[in-house]
Amino acid sequence: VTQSPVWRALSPAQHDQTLFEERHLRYISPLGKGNFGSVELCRYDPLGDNTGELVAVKKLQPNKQSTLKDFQKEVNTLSVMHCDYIVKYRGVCYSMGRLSMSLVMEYLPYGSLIGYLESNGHKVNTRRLILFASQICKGMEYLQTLRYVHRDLAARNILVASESLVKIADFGLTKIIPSDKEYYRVTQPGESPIFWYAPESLNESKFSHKSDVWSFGVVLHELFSYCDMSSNPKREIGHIVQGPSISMHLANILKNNWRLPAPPKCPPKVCSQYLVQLYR
Ligand SMILES: C=CCCn1cc(-c2nc(Nc3ccc(C4CCNCC4)cc3)nc3[nH]ccc23)cn1
Repeated sequence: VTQSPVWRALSPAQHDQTLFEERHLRYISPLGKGNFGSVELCRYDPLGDNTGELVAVKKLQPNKQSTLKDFQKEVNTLSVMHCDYIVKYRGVCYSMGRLSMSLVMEYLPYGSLIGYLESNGHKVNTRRLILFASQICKGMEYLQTLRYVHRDLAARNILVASESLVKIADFGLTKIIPSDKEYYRVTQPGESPIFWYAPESLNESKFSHKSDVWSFGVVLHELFSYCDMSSNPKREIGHIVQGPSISMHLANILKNNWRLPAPPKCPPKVCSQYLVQLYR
């Protein structure tokens, strides 16, 4: 019966597993803020008996029409990703008569890598940090096969699925590199996470797989300093330079070969700039 034309005509929503009806999406609690929106924990409970599954729902920040197009791009980007090291797309929920939409994703119970390392750092050894780093690499390798540059790879955008699995999330700044180029040039930089930016991104707004590798180097620094606030890239660099043209100062000190200091107890092979420069 469920394959009959009548059934499919009568229940298109049920048939389409990626369409979540707003009336069944029960808000539970806030999870965090990403690019272009906030993320909430919800239970999708069509039976109304609390047996529905938990999902993470990213809502577009209201009255920022310019980002509705960007948000739609983020939804489209995530919807084509099928990788164990990238947060899973579940679907979309339209509201206000399709005037607004939310992105529905799998809920990862341990939260962001920053929070996880801050509260569980004592039980995460070097071996586990290297496992997490290798999983982020595999996720980025997958992105590269699709010609995507993430442009915002940072520990804040890595989520912890279990004690031995992390996933890349928040594709709000992700761009696809044109087939005839090796980089993507941003016109309107917007709020830039400059402390994770490669020199060419700072100086020429150029983004490529190589600039994602640079950001991965900063993520390694975050991982091996257990995301300790006192050694946060913003703090490490921020206290060297101040003032409005901080990105120009940052570009200068990088040009003079200043680099983030190796975190204490970081294995030499991980912290060698050679490692990151090698892959650039
Ligand atoms: C990518 C980063 C920027 C945007 N962002 C995404 C999320 C997010 N979070 C979770 N889970 C989760 C998040 C926080 C906590 C905490 C733990 C400590 N106590 C308070 C609650 C626990 C679980 N699952 C997700 N799936 C897809 C997205 C997503 C959050 N922020």
